[in-house]
Amino acid sequence: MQLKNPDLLRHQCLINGQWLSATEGGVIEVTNPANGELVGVVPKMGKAETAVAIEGANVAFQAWREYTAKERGTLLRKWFDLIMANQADLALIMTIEQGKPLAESMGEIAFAAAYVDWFAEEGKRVYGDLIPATQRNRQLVVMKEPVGVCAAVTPWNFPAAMITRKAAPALAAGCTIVIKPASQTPFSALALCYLAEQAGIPAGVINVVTGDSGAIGTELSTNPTVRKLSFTGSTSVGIKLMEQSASTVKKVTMELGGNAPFIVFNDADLDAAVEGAIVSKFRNSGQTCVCANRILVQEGVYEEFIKRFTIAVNALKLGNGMEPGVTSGPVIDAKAVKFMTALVDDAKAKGGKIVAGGKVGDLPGTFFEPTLVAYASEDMRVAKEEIFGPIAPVFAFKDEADAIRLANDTEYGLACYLYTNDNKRIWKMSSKLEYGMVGINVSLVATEVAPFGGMKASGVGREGSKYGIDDYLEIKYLCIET
Ligand SMILES: NC(=O)C1=CN([C@@H]2O[C@H](COP(=O)(O)OP(=O)(O)OC[C@H]3O[C@@H](n4cnc5c(N)ncnc54)[C@H](OP(=O)(O)O)[C@@H]3O)[C@@H](O)[C@H]2O)C=CC1
Ligand SMILES: O=C(O)[C@H](O)CS(=O)(=O)O
Repeated sequence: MQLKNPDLLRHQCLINGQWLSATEGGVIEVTNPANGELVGVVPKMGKAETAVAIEGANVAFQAWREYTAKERGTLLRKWFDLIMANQADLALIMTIEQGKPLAESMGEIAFAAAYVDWFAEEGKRVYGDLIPATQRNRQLVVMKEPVGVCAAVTPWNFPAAMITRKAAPALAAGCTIVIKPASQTPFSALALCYLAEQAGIPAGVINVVTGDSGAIGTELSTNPTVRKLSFTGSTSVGIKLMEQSASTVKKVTMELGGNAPFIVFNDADLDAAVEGAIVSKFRNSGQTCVCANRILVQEGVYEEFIKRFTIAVNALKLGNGMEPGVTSGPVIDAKAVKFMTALVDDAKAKGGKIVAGGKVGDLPGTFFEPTLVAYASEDMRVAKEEIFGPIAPVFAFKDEADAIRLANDTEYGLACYLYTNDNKRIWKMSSKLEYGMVGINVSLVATEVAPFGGMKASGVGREGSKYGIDDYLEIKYLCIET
């Protein structure tokens, strides 16, 4: 890997300001999903190293909380500046360990940095209250204080943004953090924390532990010193972490699975809907929690939509994300390829028509072709399961009531998309759609200034926006005799 700044590629974990190997010397291998080549190894740490990191974060918290919000903001902005100055190298690391096209990696690094920039400022707007007393000789004061040591467990699909979306509000609030990145994409997290250290963020404030996710996760979720746990990943793991966190009554933020409906009415701008469906469905080869998982098209435009969408899907270029012009990289591993094949086989067996793609990619890595399933039906696995890959099932619906019924027929409630130009319908549908985020003639909704998150099996809490720092704060009420 030819980096301008080779120091960014870290093979040890940052704990209490020291770069350490696993106590017992174990390592986990990281491979490039585009070709199966070894990228490098990181420490296989466990409970013991995690406990050391938590204790160190607690010691660092005592001093970090005494920094003013402005002082913390200045350091966060230096971190932002270093991330952007190293954007090309960080994007290269991401594409090689995760597979997404380089242009998407460049975009994710900027997106990740935007959270640092946003919370560098938000920390300075953590206000309290002075409440008019109900009794004479009383002052009622509300203060907000950092919760303390935080933990973050993050997924492989956004190896940088999911780190800063948690670390930035934590640090801005005056908390410290221990991060457990996905084992398939640890180098992005390690590089970001190296830059945090270079920015002058004190030892122990931000820590990364790689290795045995079960052992590390159990320590993070049951150690009483940890007061807040933020998780992004599957609903099943999220539930497990919530259960484990309950024993010490931690605050939790859970950004979990999704099953986004992408609804296209007869009156929609069809070219805009096709373009939006391509972006929402095939970004990161469909490996995002907010990807269009079910495309619902009203009967009047169904055939025309299929015709135009087929052309657009066939125009996608599958390949190594390092190659110019590649729009679709590999899926994360062989297990994902096997899952895609099973979903396509199930759809075909139940009457679906594969009008684009449908096969394992004829390339050395773990590739699956961008796929379009026409005439999809509710009994198919693609209607109920989170695809988390490059398969676009297109369902037909009759009217608004049918669209709402289909759209809400899932245990998830993260993101959904609505393409129509009828204003009355926009407000009526938006109020009935059971989702935390609604894109209206828009297919990319995530931004650092807006609350990201969902309901039902998609999790609890919001990240980003003015709301994103609240879960890193405790409210303290002072009742003072005057
Ligand atoms: N709502 C959202 O914003 C997002 C949701 N997701 C969801 O995550 C899923 C795909 O991502 P994926 O990474 O496979 O999800 P996983 O839940 O398998 O993994 C997420 C993280 O949890 C860790 N982990 C796994 N098992 C445990 C455990 N027992 N205790 C503690 N940590 C554990 C993993 O570590 P390791 O890598 O070592 O296994 C990884 O760091 C999809 O369902 C997707 O929808 C993904 C991204 C965003
Ligand atoms: O993890 C994800 O899937 C991301 O949160 C999606 S987004 O924020 O990049 O839209």
